[in-house]
Amino acid sequence: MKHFYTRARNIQPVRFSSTFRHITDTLNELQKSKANEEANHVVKNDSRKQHSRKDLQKHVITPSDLSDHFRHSFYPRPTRAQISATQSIFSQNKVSLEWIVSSYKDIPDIKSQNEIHGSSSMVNTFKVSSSPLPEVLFLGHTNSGKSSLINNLLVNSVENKNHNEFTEHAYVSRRAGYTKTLNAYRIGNKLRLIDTPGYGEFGEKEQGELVIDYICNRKYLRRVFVLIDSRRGFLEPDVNLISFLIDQGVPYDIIFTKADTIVDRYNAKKRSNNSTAGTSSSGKYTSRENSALQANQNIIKYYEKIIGESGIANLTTSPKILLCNSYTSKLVKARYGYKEIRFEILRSCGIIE
Ligand SMILES: Nc1nc2c(ncn2[C@@H]2O[C@H](COP(=O)(O)OP(=O)(O)OP(=O)(O)O)[C@@H](O)[C@H]2O)c(=O)[nH]1
Ligand SMILES: [Mg+2]
Repeated sequence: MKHFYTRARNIQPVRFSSTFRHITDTLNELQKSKANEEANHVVKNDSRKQHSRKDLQKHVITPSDLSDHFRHSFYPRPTRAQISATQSIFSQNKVSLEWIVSSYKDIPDIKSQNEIHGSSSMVNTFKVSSSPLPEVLFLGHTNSGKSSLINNLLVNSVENKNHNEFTEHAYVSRRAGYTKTLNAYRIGNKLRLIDTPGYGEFGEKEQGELVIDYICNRKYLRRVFVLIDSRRGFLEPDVNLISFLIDQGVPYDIIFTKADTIVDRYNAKKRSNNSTAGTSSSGKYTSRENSALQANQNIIKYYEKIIGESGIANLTTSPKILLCNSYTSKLVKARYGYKEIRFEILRSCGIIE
């Protein structure tokens, strides 16, 4: 049994051990200096942006800004045309919950294939071969926000548009360990998004076996998205899971969920430290502007710290790092990050270039 599906309590943040770094020291150093150069470049651009007084007053850093900040130079930002093509694929195709299984062999095409092998029916063979679609899998610790993310990805479906309201396809709960099965959401004739049971605290052994079976055997699997709760950072089971994916040669990206909570946290801190707004003595910035700038810098530092300490940036597999928020708050007024995540999903399935 793989060690990320456990009931362990009090799991602590960890970093990738050197045994998991499939990389030489030289390459490591090269990547680091490149990353530093990029970080400096972004900070410079960022501060240039923030030197506009008007911007600074208004601008609360968003999860999309953060995705841009941590964007690796290998992965250019999607163009407007790519985003618009992505959005129309998600909005023009009907979404349905196609299957729910608690055992890998119960996935409909696997089941009927097994039945065919047991009989000589040619009719079933046709049925099975007509339904293959690329699939992407969402993995993460229990309560990391997998089901919420899927709901937000599906929000622009035809069905939602017609009803002009947010249809929640996946069940979400404050209780960790809520999703107990593999749930496949089909988007037209294009692809499937697969929700999974979480691992770590309150994860179950049987659910772990189900997910591992799927990862090791599913030929339609195109990419895994590993969700990390922004408040908790990388935990031991996350690191074990990523090492497992690397060993299996399964491509994966990282999504930090609940980014709204970090934006709120640092802005609240700054406000309470700096509650008297007015013009600064230099006359350049008001204390309110300074506090906005400080909060934004602290948010970036927070993510730099958890990414840096995890050692993930040193892995040769260079996963993309994306951020999102499935819920809005007073400061984070919209749901950010979904267009970019949808684009990465379609690109990994070969649906868009
Ligand atoms: N503030 C905030 N809360 C979130 C966000 N995403 C999820 N949550 C909350 O986190 C809790 C867990 O969300 P789920 O989507 O059920 O998480 P899950 O990973 O599917 O959990 P399991 O099925 O138990 O593994 C719920 O209370 C959600 O409301 C987010 O972006 N921001
Ligand atoms: Mg869930």
